[in-house]
Amino acid sequence: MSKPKTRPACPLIAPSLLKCDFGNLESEIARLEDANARTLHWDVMDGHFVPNLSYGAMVIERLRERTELLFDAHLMITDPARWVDDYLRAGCDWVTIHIEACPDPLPVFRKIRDAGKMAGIALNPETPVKSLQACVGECDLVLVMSVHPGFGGQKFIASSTDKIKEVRELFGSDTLISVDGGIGPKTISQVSAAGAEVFVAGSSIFDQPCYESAIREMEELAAGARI
Ligand SMILES: O=C(CO)[C@@H](O)[C@H](O)COP(=O)(O)O
Ligand SMILES: [Fe+2]
Repeated sequence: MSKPKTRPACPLIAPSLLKCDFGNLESEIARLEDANARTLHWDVMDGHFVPNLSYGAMVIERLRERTELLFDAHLMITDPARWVDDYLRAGCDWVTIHIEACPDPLPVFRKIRDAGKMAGIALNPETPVKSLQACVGECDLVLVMSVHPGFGGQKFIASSTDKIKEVRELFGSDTLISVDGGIGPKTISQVSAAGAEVFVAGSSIFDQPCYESAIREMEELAAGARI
């Protein structure tokens, strides 16, 4: 396998575009740039793996032309091995697939890493950490879902904090841990203290009038709670 890309500076807040104004994607991205966001989290949903539809590679590709921000693609789709090339071609920097959708993810990781991008594996709240055993050392990021995937604006599932600790123990310090769902000022400190470094946040940014202060507040809380 080729070497994965360098890690970003952490803590990193990753705004989830699922919660932005889809009618004004370009201006939402410009607002996030002005708010000092460094990454965009793209929630790709196929209406099959999850009971919701969002956008796909064609939309992401067109927005790739409009910003230099890091693209973090979260593929909530069935059979990601079939589609991963599209997301690499679209210019995604991190491509995360779900273990529930891809029981043998190693060939997919290889493809992502060979393209010079970061490979991620996500797990749903009910999926045990031990199901990721074969991924240790083979991927760059583990995304712990702290809500059931499919929708923004859900309540953080408290048991996710212990799950993050378990992921950290299994993967060691080289693998980035991202947490996704219900993250905001009330929950970010505990997941940061548990070992998470990337914090996906939808409602807690897009429901606020000032994206910059929402991002800054969470960054400061996460940094203050770091292990
Ligand atoms: O992947 C998902 C949902 O499936 C997330 O990325 C959510 O979109 C995060 O939204 P909030 O819970 O922060 O509102
Ligand atoms: Fe997500």
